[in-house]
Amino acid sequence: MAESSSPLPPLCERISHKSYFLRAVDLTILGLLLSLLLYRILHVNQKDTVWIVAFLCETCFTFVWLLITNIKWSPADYKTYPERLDERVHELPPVDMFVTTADPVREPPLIVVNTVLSLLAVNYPANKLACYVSDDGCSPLTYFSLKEASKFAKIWVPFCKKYNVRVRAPFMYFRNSPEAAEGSEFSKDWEMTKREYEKLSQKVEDATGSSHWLDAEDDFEAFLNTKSNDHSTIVKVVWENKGGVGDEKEVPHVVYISREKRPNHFHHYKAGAMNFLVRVSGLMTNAPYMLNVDCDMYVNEADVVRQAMCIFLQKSMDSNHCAFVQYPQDFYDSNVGELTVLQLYLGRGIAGIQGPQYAGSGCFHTRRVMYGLSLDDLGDDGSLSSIATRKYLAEESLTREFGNSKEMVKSVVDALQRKPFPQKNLKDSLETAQEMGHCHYEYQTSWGKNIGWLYDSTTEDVNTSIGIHSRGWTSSYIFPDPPAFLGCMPQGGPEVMVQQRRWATGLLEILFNKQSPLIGMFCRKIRFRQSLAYLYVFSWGLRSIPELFYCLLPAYCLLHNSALFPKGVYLGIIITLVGIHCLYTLWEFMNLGFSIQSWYVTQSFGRIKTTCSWLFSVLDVILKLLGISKTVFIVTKKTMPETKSGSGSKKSQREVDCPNQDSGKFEFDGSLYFLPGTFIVLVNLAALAGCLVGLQGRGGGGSGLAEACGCILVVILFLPFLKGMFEKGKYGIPFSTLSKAAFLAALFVVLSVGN
Ligand SMILES: O=c1ccn([C@@H]2O[C@H](COP(=O)(O)OP(=O)(O)O[C@H]3O[C@H](CO)[C@@H](O)[C@H](O)[C@H]3O)[C@@H](O)[C@H]2O)c(=O)[nH]1
Repeated sequence: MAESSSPLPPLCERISHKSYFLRAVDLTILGLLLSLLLYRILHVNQKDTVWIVAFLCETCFTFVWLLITNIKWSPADYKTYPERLDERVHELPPVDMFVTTADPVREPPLIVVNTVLSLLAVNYPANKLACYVSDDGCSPLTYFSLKEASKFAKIWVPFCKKYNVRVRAPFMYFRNSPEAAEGSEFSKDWEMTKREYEKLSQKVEDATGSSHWLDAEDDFEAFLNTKSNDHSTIVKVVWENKGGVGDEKEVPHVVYISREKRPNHFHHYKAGAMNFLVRVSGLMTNAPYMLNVDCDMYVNEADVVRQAMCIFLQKSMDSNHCAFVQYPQDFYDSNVGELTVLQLYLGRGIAGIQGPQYAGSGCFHTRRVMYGLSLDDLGDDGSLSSIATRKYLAEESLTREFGNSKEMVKSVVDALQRKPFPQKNLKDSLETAQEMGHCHYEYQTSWGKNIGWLYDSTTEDVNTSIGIHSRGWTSSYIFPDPPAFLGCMPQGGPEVMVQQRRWATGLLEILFNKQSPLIGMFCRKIRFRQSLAYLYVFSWGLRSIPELFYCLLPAYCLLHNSALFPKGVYLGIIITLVGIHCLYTLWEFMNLGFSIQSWYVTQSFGRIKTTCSWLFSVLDVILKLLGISKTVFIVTKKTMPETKSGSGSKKSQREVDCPNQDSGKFEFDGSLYFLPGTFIVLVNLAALAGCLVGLQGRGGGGSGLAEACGCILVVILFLPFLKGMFEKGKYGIPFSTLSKAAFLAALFVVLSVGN
């Protein structure tokens, strides 16, 4: 469905994915949930605590389903036509590309280097691009690797462009053998480029763990005697594109930055790093668009920048300005399709309301929007309205908001007025850039409050995103096949538990801060349905409470001998509900090429992460609100991709690029994350065993087959824990966790039977 008013063929089209059938399924599930609630209300017995707890849990589930139905009601995304760009646009706009890294051990520099190389090689004029790498780890190894990578880039980028290589991250590209006759020009170039990449990898590997090169070169002086949390600002121009002739002009600028850190100064994690990136790039290149990727998210589709520009440029021609363009986050070597499915159904759903949320990576932002502009500040032609000009361009207020640097203020004025940025020597800005990385630069300015990436939450992405939508902006979503960016995702185990807890904590923090949709729903420029969509995401952590209760209720009822579910024909409500929900979610998975196994792993992991990881986010936020603790950002461990397994010929490019291995193998350690899951399994097993041997309390309500089936279902969902009880090593649940869970389960059994 094309929505462009332009007479020429559009650069992009909005595609609506509305389906009346799926709406009917969503409404049927909602109807069944409401009937269950009604049944509970009509059959409530005041003494029946179980009935009331079940009612409260089901009310939460119904509310969540209402939010999901709202999100999925009108899904939409964009199809772009990058091949029309050259004919329609005289000069492509510049783009500044940002990569963040924070820890050379958890984020190996070779991964960072591959991401950077993939960005440098995108299909876009090199003189319009600049790549800025922020290193919160202040690692000489990362800097060394970047320097080496920029040398290799002079071979890699021309090679990619000459042969129109699709995947422009060498570690992925060289997983396959060349499809050309031996001895051909391509084959020779391929061999040579691969050899050079192997040399680069070897140099980075040799440098890891040894620091002899640190003293050998003056260039590393700035890193001497530094700690990742205690050092001055470092800004280095790794490579400057000065045009000229030959292959060198094909490589965009590369700049390394590491902002000042001091032990007692809170640095706001990734959001702080992003804001420094915005400032330095503002001084050096001041591109109107900024791409942000995490250090492991390499470009998997060479046209990615051109695709995003199709949207921005078409929308500004149509006076329908867009704040950011988000690509989905896809993952290589991932074993669960959860995020892909979430992004396709929920992501596209939100995209059809006011626009997708900013997901932290794979996103193009407009610089002016990040400088705090509201949609109302623009006239139809995209220039600032006269009121906005007065509001924004007074030098005194700009200094207050953006910090005390004349050069920065000038670059902000240029960006707000969309003035072309004069080509200049990058090194001329080094001194000012250093100053702007100072710990106190942001003191009493608006950085992190309403300018740049917003602070107040460890999920700075969603926090920033709601800030932008609240100012009336829309955003756009592209869901290309092949995926535009690919990164790595921790597999089931402690690493993913930490990540999920951080996400849920950050999201819950936003629910209680000034960006909360609960406050802004009716008074800001955010659309009502968009607020509800945000509410769904922010309440992840809170959902852990009803889910935990609901995993324990069947066991309690079986042991206590009381009824959890309706009896007789009304039991049909529950059976139909579970049946339709299973078939619906299974269809969603299989429709995307995922297997039944992947669907099961996702359902199981869904329950595990909610009850074992999100549960702790509630505690984190309570402690933070009470001022007892601070939330922390533990960087997720990144791993290099595995060597390629065979790829089926009939698969879509998405399936080939992100093979799902369906292993579903779960890793454990002695952390508290695994206590709730082990406890849940033990309790449900004990209830089933108790029922078999006739150990039941005096509930009198009569538990039966339905409650026993409930216990079996919970055990099936927590199967990784059951298996973990019999495994050894990293796949086994440690004895300490088992014994604590067994003690709690015994207590639960005694209380349930004796009650
Ligand atoms: O103090 C910090 C901490 C992190 N990072 C970088 O932030 C990015 C995201 O961190 P990561 O540990 O990879 O988090 P993930 O959970 O994998 O990432 C998702 O979730 C984050 C919010 O929790 C978002 O910031 C990310 O963009 C999003 O991809 C990485 O490039 C890090 O190097 C910093 O630059 N400084």
